Amino acid sequence: MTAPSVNSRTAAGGEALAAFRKAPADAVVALDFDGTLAPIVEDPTEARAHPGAAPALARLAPLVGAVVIVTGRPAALAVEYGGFADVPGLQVLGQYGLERWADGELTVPEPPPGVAEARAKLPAMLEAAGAPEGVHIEDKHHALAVHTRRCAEPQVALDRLRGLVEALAERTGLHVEPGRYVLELRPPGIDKGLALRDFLASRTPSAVLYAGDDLGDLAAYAAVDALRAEGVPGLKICSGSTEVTALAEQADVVVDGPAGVVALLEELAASVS
Ligand SMILES: O=P(O)(O)OC[C@H]1O[C@H](O[C@H]2O[C@H](CO)[C@@H](O)[C@H](O)[C@H]2O)[C@H](O)[C@@H](O)[C@@H]1O
Repeated sequence: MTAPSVNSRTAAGGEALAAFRKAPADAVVALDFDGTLAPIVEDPTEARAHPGAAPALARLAPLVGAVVIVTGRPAALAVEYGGFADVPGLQVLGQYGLERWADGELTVPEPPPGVAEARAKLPAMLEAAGAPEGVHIEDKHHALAVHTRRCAEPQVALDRLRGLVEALAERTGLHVEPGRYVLELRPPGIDKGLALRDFLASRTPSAVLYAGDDLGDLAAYAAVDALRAEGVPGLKICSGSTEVTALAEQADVVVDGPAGVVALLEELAASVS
């Protein structure tokens, strides 16, 4: 067995790592996709997992109770862009938990009517507001994401469009999910914390490890905190970036982007092989 080298900077995180190593077969490893397993790129359709991600997940999956990806992406897209179809037993909770992919089967509910209304109104609203060059809409069927990464000043553009997107969300009964140079209009009543809790409902995990990089992952961090309060060891891992610092402030372990996450997954697998 390789000596464990993942270290937590908090006592609670250290307890979770010890619980993971003691009973890996009952542990749950949950991960975000963009920014955590896949490096951030300008065009969302060109995002692909780090080349070491699928091999690391495939090595870890047979050793633990479950590996699950919790993402704002449509679940099938995360599987495709990740190259994850052959990771044994992998499950993907897509669109913040609305969709589930497991054993090659996809479960997708109908989007609420507000999404169609927002789809019809958003382009004209952006044009009328004089949205800066580079703003683009990603249509995820159940949600619409307004991206500003390609703008000359992405944060300025995002701040300028926030009020417009919030007003449209109010009119259409949708929720605004902010992220890395993106504002998403998505159905209310879901988030990554609820998705994670729902996934765990039928399990008694020895430990829950969650890795994320963006604001949408804070709900999953809160779920890990709640699990800890209930006596379930939990580890919060941050895929660090200069764009979002809120997760690093709360995390037990901070690594350097997707390459750091892949190295951590390899180390976890080695520590229980
Ligand atoms: O929950 P996640 O897996 O992290 O997905 C969140 C959103 O990620 C994507 O946008 C982000 O990644 C893009 C590609 O690297 C980047 O261009 C963009 O600036 C980032 O915000 C995705 O496009 C969204 O649909 C996801 O909801």
